[in-house]
Amino acid sequence: MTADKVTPLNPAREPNVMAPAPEALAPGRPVLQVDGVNKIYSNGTVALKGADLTIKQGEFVSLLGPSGCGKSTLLRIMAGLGEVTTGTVKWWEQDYGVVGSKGRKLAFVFQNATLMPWARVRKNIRLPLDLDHAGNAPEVEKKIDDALDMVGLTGFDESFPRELSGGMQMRASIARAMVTEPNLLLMDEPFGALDEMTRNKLNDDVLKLWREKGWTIVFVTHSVYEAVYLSSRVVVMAARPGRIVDDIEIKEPYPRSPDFRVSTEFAGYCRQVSMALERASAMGESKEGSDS
Ligand SMILES: Nc1ncnc2c1ncn2[C@@H]1O[C@H](COP(=O)(O)OP(=O)(O)OP(=O)(O)O)[C@@H](O)[C@H]1O
Repeated sequence: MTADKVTPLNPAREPNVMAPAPEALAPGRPVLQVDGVNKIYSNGTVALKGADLTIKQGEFVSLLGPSGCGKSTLLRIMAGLGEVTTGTVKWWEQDYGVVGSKGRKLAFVFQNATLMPWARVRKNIRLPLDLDHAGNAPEVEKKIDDALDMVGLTGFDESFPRELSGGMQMRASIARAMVTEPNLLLMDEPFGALDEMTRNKLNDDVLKLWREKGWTIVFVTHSVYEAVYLSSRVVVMAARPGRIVDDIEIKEPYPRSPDFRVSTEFAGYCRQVSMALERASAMGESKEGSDS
């Protein structure tokens, strides 16, 4: 896949329209509280064992770990797309029913762009609004125009997905999440299938939007470099059974620029996270990690 040539995601053109946060939505307050969560699939696979994790307003948290350690399972549970076997999850310190109310909206971005191939970009982006019976009033159309603008796809709204590069398709997928004006964004390895240049560019664009919009992001990745570059925290998981084994704070200030990728600090964090990942991978292979 080639690096896409469209203009960057552009949060600067859109003022931060979030209402002043009531106390429960203030920076540092818990957005997600996962407490003692076990997930056993019907075939007996222990996908999560004793997962405890609190994610606070404004954090950018990556979930990193070997294949099969339960990253996607945990993310889906956070999205309310999967049931826990035992344990509890709270959203904004309340039950799932609070999701969707003002200041407490969540959106999920999948690994593949998951666009409808037969529908033009604009139709794809408006899907969540159509599902919400939003109609096509001027303010609805403006939301779509704004989302297209922010992901740098203005002028591509009448294209079909097959006419876009992989990076542009992911941008469309992010725009589809943005029209819902989310506060919490759950991203399941969204850039894993893209070439490195496109991935780096989208990393920078998502970081800009995250800061501008005041989002909280949970981001699944297999890449140590991507996790360190983006995150304020990297949560490392091990497999068999899936569990959280490390939680590393990346204490580098934002905004982060491509200079950070070639800094000594970046190399140091990558080494630290790589070692944690190696330990986690070894746990999944040893009897210690066995569930029996
Ligand atoms: N619907 C399901 N039914 C049975 N087992 C499942 C199901 N979904 C996932 N699993 C199993 O649960 C474990 C965790 O899977 P999950 O997809 O959450 O891991 P992951 O860390 O996201 O993996 P990857 O990095 O490969 O995407 C794996 O052993 C997987 O095979």
